[in-house]
Amino acid sequence: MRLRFTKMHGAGNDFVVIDATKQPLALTTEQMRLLGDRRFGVGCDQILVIEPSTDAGADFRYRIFNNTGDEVEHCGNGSRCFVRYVVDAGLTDKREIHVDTMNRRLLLTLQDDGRVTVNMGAPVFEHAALPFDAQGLTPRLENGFELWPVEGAELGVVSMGNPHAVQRVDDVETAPVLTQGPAIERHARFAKRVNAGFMQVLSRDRIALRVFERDAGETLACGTGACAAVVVGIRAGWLDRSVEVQTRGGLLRIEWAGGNAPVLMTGPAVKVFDGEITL
Ligand SMILES: N[C@@H](CCC[C@H](N)C(=O)O)C(=O)O
Repeated sequence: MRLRFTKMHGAGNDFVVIDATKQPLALTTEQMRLLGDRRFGVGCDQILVIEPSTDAGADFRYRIFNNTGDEVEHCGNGSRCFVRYVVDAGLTDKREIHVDTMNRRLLLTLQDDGRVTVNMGAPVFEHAALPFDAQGLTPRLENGFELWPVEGAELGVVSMGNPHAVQRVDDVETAPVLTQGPAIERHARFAKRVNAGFMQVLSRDRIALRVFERDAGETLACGTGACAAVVVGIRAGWLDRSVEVQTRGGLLRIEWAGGNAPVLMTGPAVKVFDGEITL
């Protein structure tokens, strides 16, 4: 089978984007893994499959797979690339686009400067949403927000549609992202595993962030991880409402007014090349 794809990235978090709007596409886990493989295939952190909407209120639907072939709920940087793709491919002439993901409807806006703003929906703190098993643990309260002792860290846990556990560190460059990250990702208290964030607070409106992602390992940026970190930082009283997030791959702007307000994420979305692969 010959498959056309587009390679894209959002702040260095990279994607293979597949247009399945005209004909349905079902790839096996092995085919997904080959697309994700940086040596034997194309190479990416996640694979995005764009499909027609199945609901009148949405313009498109899209599915996200980690490079292991596992389907996941949400991807912040991927959602920005999705918008850039559908506009550049002429699949829509709208600049405000509604898309359905596995568990959320997102509103995305292509800005005049080429960046994309995503209304990510509200964060969910109920443990069942991740899920997170806190049984037997006593949290430390920071500004009334619970930080949970797991794996030698103090974790703020939140779902942005997908699960996140965020800790504050003194220096993100020396933080144990590659050792503690995998241990948190696979910790038994997170039954569906978790994305592990390491956040250094630089000021009340600036953080540096590294994320050890579920399945994909450390990526150069994680959009939902940036939202989760800022939300945890705001709830813990460390951050103001609008925060610049420095990742290893670029800058994201995250805004959250608290409560049930949606989290807004603004950042880049870049096409790298078009390609074709035989699977
Ligand atoms: N890179 C993404 C998140 C992709 C999914 C994640 N690895 C998970 O398993 O939940 C982002 O930009 O949000």
